[in-house]
Amino acid sequence: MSKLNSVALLPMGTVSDEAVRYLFRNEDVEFVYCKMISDVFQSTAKGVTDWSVIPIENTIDGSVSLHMDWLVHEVDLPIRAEWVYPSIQNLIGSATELAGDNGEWDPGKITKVMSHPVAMAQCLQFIRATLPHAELETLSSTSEGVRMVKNNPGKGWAALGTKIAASEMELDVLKSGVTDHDNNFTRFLLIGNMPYEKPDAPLRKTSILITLPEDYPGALHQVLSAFAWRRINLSKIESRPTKKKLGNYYFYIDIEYALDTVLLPAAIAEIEAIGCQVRLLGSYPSLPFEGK
Ligand SMILES: O=C(O)C(=O)Cc1ccccc1
Repeated sequence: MSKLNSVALLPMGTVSDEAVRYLFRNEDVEFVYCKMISDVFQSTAKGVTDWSVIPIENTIDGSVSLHMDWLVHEVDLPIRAEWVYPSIQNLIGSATELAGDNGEWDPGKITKVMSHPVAMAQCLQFIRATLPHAELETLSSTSEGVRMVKNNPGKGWAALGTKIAASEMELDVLKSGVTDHDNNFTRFLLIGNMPYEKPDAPLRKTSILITLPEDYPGALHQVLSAFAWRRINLSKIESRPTKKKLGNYYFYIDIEYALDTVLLPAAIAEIEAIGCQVRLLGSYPSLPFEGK
């Protein structure tokens, strides 16, 4: 019997867990749950798992900088696939503990709300309007917040997390769908040395990092023009610190073409010819969300 492929991800009941179950809905894969995102990256970097799943960007909060930086600076694992998954957060706690005089949960009884920083950012308007007095604490994942609530009864704590986490920890969904915007998706990356092929994916993307040789007028313009005149569409460009010197940046670029598309190698060669360093992060299928 052949060995199952394995994938490292944040704990059971997280948004990542929901997203991974969705990606592998027709495949048999072993899930290896890790407490912190650094453990997720290291699991695959050390060869314990074949792939890691990384939430990388969110409709509301933008790129998850910590995860981008790990991808670029701490590991050298190619991107194998990307997909988007809706993140729906719920306010979770003990309805009995938080009940007011009318028997309903009473917002005034909530002293602290815990969650992952991305989930917190997604629900900030709800928190400001409904729980302005509550202390906020960010944790390594949404399900860690739910676990903290479960393990600390009587303190008036609540968490923002998934319905799966609420039911696993036998807590109540006090209010469902508390995310501020309906159209709230998170983009996930599958990374690792093990190939992951989806030949019928409707779109392939390529991600690269570009470091400019020095800061001179028009440097970035030159880079972008190599794509522009070839009519190569970019879906993202973001600058991040190189961590070597204050004010030095690299550019992270997502391109809506596979690396073997005729014009792309020529564009990259042109960028290298003007003295830029180009690092390939991966060329991979971009998988659409087809509904649950
Ligand atoms: O903590 C989780 O549930 C995660 O998977 C990280 C995360 C949190 C919020 C939105 C997307 C991903």
